[in-house]
Amino acid sequence: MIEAQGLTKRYGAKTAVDGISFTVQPGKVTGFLGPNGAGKSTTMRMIMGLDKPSAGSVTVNGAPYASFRSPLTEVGALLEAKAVHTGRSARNHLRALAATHAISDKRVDEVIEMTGLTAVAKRRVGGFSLGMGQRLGIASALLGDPRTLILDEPVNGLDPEGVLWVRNLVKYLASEGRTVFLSSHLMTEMALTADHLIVIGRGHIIADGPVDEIIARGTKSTVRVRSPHADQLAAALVRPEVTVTTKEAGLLEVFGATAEQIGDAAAAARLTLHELTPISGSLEEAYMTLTADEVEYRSDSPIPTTEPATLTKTEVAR
Ligand SMILES: Nc1ncnc2c1ncn2[C@@H]1O[C@H](COP(=O)(O)OP(=O)(O)OP(=O)(O)O)[C@@H](O)[C@H]1O
Repeated sequence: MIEAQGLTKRYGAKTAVDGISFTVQPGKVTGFLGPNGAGKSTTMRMIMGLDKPSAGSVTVNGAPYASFRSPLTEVGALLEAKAVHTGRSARNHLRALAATHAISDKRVDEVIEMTGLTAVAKRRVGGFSLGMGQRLGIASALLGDPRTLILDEPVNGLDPEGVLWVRNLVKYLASEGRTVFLSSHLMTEMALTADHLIVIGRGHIIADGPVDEIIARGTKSTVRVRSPHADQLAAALVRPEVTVTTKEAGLLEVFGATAEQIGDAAAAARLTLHELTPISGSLEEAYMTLTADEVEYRSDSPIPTTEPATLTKTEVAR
């Protein structure tokens, strides 16, 4: 468990983290989201005792990080882009780390295997690709078999197989009752991986809740209905809170009523349905809504959201 109380970090006049309080529960994957510069890495560094809070406090498994006599066995961390530039092999790098905590060579070999590094374990870490470096970082985090894991952008640089592997690994670690706290800018991946989300913007918490709740709160859920009697069905659904839009002949989009309510209304009016599909919004949409006012670094140039216009024959000839 990770518990933060009024956690604050100021760098001169800049308040990077502004009095945040939150709890990361064991047995779940908790995602940490926020725009660039929101304060995620600073928060993670304070949890790991690498940055001293200007005010407030944070504990891991009930105690401040600095109080651990054997930190690797309490909390494992992969922190942002901390490439290990070393002439040591991956195995020797892990053995050196293990030696500081009296962790056995057997455990080193176990984490090498778990992270898919067996084939490159004897290779010099300095020559590792970004993805291999991430795997080594995860191996280091797992080394002490800790109850809590903190992973900053763990899928950064990983190929699709690696991304899937991290997803399954963190879910498995959480299912074992561990606390897993991870950040990522990849919304689709986060929606597939996390159970719970903490969203931060400009050093403040802007949402803290189960993924489904955050998606439901930040998006508009609709129901797609196909019926040969679409007009009659639309009439049967008239209520002040329900909005029905005709997308094309026989196809309705209904907002403000559940699929069950629409199905019941259709049955009561003896109208045939050919499709009844609840459409929920995406985490990306919810995130964009939540953080709309919190983005510190925004690109000013408009980016076309549709396909670029096709060149005319005259333009091509020029
Ligand atoms: N050592 C430092 N000195 C001064 N300002 C800092 C320092 N570290 C971070 N900051 C500032 O604090 C704010 C929070 O930074 P932080 O790296 O925690 O954000 P983040 O959410 O991790 O961003 P990203 O998604 O880009 O990694 C930023 O405005 C950043 O410029």
